[in-house]
Amino acid sequence: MDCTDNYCHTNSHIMYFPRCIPTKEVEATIQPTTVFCNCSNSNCEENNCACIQRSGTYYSFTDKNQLESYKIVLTNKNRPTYECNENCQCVNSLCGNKLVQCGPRSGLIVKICEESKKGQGVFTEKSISNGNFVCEYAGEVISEREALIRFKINAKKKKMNYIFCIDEYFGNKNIKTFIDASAYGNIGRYVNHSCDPNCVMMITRINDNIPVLALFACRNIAVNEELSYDYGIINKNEQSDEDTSLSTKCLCGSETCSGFLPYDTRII
Ligand SMILES: C[S@@+](CC[C@H](N)C(=O)[O-])C[C@H]1O[C@@H](n2cnc3c(N)ncnc32)[C@H](O)[C@@H]1O
Repeated sequence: MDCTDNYCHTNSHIMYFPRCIPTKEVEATIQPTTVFCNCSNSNCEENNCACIQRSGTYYSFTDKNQLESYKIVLTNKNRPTYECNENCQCVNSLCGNKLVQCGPRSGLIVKICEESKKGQGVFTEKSISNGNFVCEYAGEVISEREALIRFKINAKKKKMNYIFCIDEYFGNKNIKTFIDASAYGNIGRYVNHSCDPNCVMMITRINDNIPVLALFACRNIAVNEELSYDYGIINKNEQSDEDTSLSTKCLCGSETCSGFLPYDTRII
């Protein structure tokens, strides 16, 4: 399926990439998915589709061809979403199990957050329902070594942070994936943190083992609301003096605000 993404960046130093792009170092580690479905009628449902059967979620919808009507339903919180992929029989059609790969929803706008000094943020011109897909967090997929170097440089220069770490466990094995949207990315790079967010980041797998970060609404969102998600869990008690110097004051304005932006201690 082609991804429809008509958004662009206003800053010419940032390249618009609708999808994640791996560095050469990461590219060498990519493994294509080996699971695919044989749903020849392009009607993928839990009782017939191998992808949905191994997925921790499924999509409910009122109209299969109206992606904005899709809502994610969680069935197993320990598993990611497995969308149908390029090896599936249903490859060129909307089958009911393709959503994130089709691109962001319409009506999203990027603008300066007037009420606080968070820089730009993503707002919606259309209401969004709980469970609706918003957009992917696209960027460069970089190695842990590269993430460490970039994070330290950014912190030193007091630059905004666009490096996201995904921590996954497969049995005892821990795999970390780092996505940096500093220079390459889509509209997802502008979504700010909130301690009381209206969206949640979910892990999706499509054509290979690289996790795709997909933002979904976790409550109904009104027209003109700013979109947000929780960047992580902060544990202030464990912060050293050095860590505190890297902390950014959180300006989410929620009653439950923890005071500082969560940052990933794994990349400090
Ligand atoms: C992924 S970017 C989000 C988009 C960014 N605001 C922009 O203008 O491009 C993350 C950065 O935005 C700022 N930010 C995001 N949420 C914030 C919050 N709740 N309070 C203060 N700054 C925030 C921080 O500088 C953070 O490093």
